[in-house]
Amino acid sequence: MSLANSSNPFLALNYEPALESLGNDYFDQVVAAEFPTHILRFRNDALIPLLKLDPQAVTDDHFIEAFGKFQGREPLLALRYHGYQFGQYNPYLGDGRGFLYGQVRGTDGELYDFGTKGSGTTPYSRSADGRLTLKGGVREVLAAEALHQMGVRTSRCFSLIETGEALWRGDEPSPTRSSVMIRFSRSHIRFGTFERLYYIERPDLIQKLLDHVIKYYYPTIWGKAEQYALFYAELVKRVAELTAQWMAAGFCHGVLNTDNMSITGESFDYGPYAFIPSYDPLFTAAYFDYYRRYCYGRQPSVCKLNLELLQEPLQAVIPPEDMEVSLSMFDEHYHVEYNKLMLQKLGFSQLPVTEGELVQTTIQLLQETQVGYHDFFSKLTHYFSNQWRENTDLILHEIDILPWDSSSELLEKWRNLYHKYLTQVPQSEVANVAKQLQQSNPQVALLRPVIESVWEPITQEDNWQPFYDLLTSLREN
Ligand SMILES: Nc1ncnc2c1ncn2[C@@H]1O[C@H](COP(=O)(O)OP(=O)(O)OP(=O)(O)O)[C@@H](O)[C@H]1O
Ligand SMILES: [Mg+2]
Repeated sequence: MSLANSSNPFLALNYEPALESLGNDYFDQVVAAEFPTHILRFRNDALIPLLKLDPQAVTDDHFIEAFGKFQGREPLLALRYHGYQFGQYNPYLGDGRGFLYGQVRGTDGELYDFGTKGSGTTPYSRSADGRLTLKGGVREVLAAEALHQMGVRTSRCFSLIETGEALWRGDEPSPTRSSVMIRFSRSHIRFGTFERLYYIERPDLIQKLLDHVIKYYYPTIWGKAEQYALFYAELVKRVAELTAQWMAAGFCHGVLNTDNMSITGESFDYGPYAFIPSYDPLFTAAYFDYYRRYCYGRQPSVCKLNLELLQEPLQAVIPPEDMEVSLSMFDEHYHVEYNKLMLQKLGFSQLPVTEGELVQTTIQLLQETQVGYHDFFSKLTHYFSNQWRENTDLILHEIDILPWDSSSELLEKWRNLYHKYLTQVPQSEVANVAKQLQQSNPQVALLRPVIESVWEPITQEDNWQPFYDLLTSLREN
């Protein structure tokens, strides 16, 4: 280890060999690629205090040494997993362009993974190059920050380093620039990690991994008599809530294969994702998703199906009847969370989540008018006024800003309902409605044209300022 390394705060972190200690059945030790250049394009200073470090004391070179050159750190572990991809079982997966760099405990007491994306080939790369395009990295940084800001339980990007290679991709003008990203997440163990163990007929390894997962990621359940059934029930709840968070955020993940589902219920892997321009259940993010399998409106049912598929490997440990009962709760968990979040987006955090009528009418209005999904809520936030309590007609009367017929019956119905709920709020608490609207509705939405508008200056003139400005405005929401 060089002198520079020993003073690098990232190398001095107290790494816990949590996954490594499970033994060699779950991963392969790999070597990182050596890149021709390293230019730090993004560092997530907001996460550094979680490591008990001072962002000021961490230099760009520290990032590059640790997360671009991977100096002084081993073992680097490519995790083994399989997965159902677009309904087909694929036993040829695994970390093909990433590895687990290390695991650290945050100041919040949680165990976090540093995982890579684009760090070189592994035994699971098949014929692919093990690389990540710079645009892919930029898109993942933006998605994670935007979703985090919107209250979605998500992984984050810790750093993005441009690596100076020319890549060829079918879905980007090529040659295109390369990068390596570090993801900071609550585990990279996927549903597919368990599916592989079932496929290779190793119930003993399923048991061992499940114990590990419960111990580290479901600590309040760990050691209880019913811990396995409780784990699955809690996973169902977390995934249902996560799906509701995506739906309320107007987010379409795009590739909900079981290798992209985390066993901790956290959202990750932002490839072809998109935020919906307007409310359209059939909106599909991935151009290769020909049958709209993972379209916006199917996300809850697909996630539920993925949980059902997971029962197959978990049956080695958990009674199937218990899992069935837990899975049958999915819809309720989903609707409770979805209604709660949508009522918050409408400004009404105090209403019971059983108040579904306003939410349903809002969805109907959004769907029929095809007004911008994010635009609607940001305008509601912007124009919200105390006077709306006095006069129904004033509610969003700046209607000419919205492309719908202001005299429509549906709009009248929606206005009346909104008015009804608003008048139920005591005068002294109306300010809280305005505050809730602001908290739940970003003024800047990460729509595709917005991403393209920051990518364009990067690719045309290597101008990164619009990207940094966008990150700032996403965080200010
Ligand atoms: N350029 C590549 N080189 C090697 N393997 C790849 C490449 N792109 C994708 N893969 C592999 O294909 C599979 C599916 O890819 P997918 O895009 O879902 O995952 P990923 O984006 O690489 O990683 P993660 O799920 O951690 O975000 C994974 O096994 C992945 O490692
Ligand atoms: Mg993936």
